[in-house]
Amino acid sequence: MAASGQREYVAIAKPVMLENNQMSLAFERRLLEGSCMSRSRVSCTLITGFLGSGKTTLVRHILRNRGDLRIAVLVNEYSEVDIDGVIVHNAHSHASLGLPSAELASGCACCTKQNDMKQAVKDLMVGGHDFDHLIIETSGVADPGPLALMLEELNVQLHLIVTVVDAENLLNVLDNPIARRQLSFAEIVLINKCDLASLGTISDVEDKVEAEIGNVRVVRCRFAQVPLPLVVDVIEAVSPAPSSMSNDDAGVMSHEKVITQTTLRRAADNQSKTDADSDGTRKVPGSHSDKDGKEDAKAERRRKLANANRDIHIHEELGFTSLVFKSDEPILLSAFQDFVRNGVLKTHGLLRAKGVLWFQEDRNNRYVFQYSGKKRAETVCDSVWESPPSVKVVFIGRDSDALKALRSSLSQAVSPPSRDDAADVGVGKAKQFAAMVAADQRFQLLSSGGALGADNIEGTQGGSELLHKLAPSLVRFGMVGYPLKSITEAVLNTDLMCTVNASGALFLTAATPPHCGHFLQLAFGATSESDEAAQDPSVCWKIISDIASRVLIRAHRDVCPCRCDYTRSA
Ligand SMILES: Nc1nc2c(ncn2[C@@H]2O[C@H](COP(=O)(O)OP(=O)(O)OP(=O)(O)O)[C@@H](O)[C@H]2O)c(=O)[nH]1
Repeated sequence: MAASGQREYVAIAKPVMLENNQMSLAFERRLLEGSCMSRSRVSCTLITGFLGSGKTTLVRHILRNRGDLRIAVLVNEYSEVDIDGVIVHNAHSHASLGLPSAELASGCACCTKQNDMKQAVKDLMVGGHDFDHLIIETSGVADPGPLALMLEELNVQLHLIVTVVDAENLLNVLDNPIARRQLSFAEIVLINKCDLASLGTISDVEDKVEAEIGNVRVVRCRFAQVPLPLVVDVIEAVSPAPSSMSNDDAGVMSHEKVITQTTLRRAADNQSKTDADSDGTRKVPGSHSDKDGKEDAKAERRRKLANANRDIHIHEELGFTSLVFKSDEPILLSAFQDFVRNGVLKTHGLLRAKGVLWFQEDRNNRYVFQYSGKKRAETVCDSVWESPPSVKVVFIGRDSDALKALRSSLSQAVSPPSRDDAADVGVGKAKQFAAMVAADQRFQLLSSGGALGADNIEGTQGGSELLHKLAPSLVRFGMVGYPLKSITEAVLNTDLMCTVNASGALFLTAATPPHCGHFLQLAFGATSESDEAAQDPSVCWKIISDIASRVLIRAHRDVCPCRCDYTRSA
């Protein structure tokens, strides 16, 4: 505790040893002081939020930065196949750590899967638990109310309900009763995806949140990167002093906003007020001596909310439906690019899609496909296959016919009807495109099977383990970073991919994960007439090159010019 009597908290984000030590030291200290939650009671954070808002991203962030904390995870997936479970576990293999985790797919934990969720929590508690904290991620269409009641019934200490919202898309989804309900339960709101929204939109979202639920803690972030103590029942820090805390380091884009004097629309808001003391001291809920009173008030508020509008959650009435596409054969990347541009991005009523992909052009690596929010689609190479490769994609939306049409057009990507000379045409186009990339100094050509015959790019920054034999119709490339200005390749390539894909004219996939530079790839080999036109190498290059200019302007905008630049301009 600081000399002033104010408590200090560590922003835990970068996975460095120092932070891990701080976490475990602080946790040990709490255990010694006896101020920790009783070991007989499981402490839990419930993460809710609408489809695609960033819940799994938050879980991954917590697992990546948990230090020595032992965190158990329960993931509930609405659709039949649990993509999140696959992604989360791969991110931080629980099994190898001996930590409990479970996936509950094919239904919502607030209704059809409630008994399964109850059983899963009970199983975790059998014989005393050997983890420090439990994270439950609800499905994107779950009502958190019944879950909160169920946890209370099981004597789980529900530390916090975190609602994650998509800054870019919240105002569009709030007409959905489930999205509203998820927001109403929030005890902290993470306004995520702030990198995709303008400051004006973020501010509108904050106003909307305030108007909807009044007094609540709101934190802006991107990729759900918030200091762990905000969302997990840990730890008063031993050091450092607040001045040394860097929100940037933690990925928080601005300081949390504590709304102190707003119209309190619900009787239960007394609890929330205690979260923000009048002296402005930040507190981590549930970690201090005033905990019991706060916990009671929280529980009371949750009960009231859960019992109001109990019948709101009937998925069929709300019109949600999900479909799964599965294949044990790899799909053609060039056909998948076409499928995203002409299928996914143009399907009205598709709310969410996600899956794991196996491409014919790159058989060794597993790709993760995501579609969410305001028509944002991305496919990123995640890891090498550690299990038998396959394709699994989940579509969630309101129009089952549209979803069926999508599924059938994806099935054609496994063996698309193609011209006899499609392979040669693809290789020829790849060569032309690769030559244009190679001639531009802003870019680096990593590999092109067709153009260079260099199908092994070991030694590149992409990391050899992710880059194996390439199909000759595939071109891998990326923008050159500016290390002296701290502009990394990953930042440039991510922005380039995001902007190109949002334009709908092309669909780029990332051949390496963000920490390996997020290098991009484009496959050639047209399968339809529309695709044929879109795959003209000169057209593709013009789109990418124009957007690259905008990406560079954006990246350099916030960089202070160095002295050489001043000299030159003087
Ligand atoms: N640009 C950007 N993308 C983000 C951010 N946070 C998450 N995403 C992306 O948004 C997509 C959906 O994120 P998830 O974490 O899977 O969302 P979710 O809420 O778990 O989705 P469901 O469980 O299916 O409802 C993924 O492609 C993420 O990489 C962010 O802050 N900025």
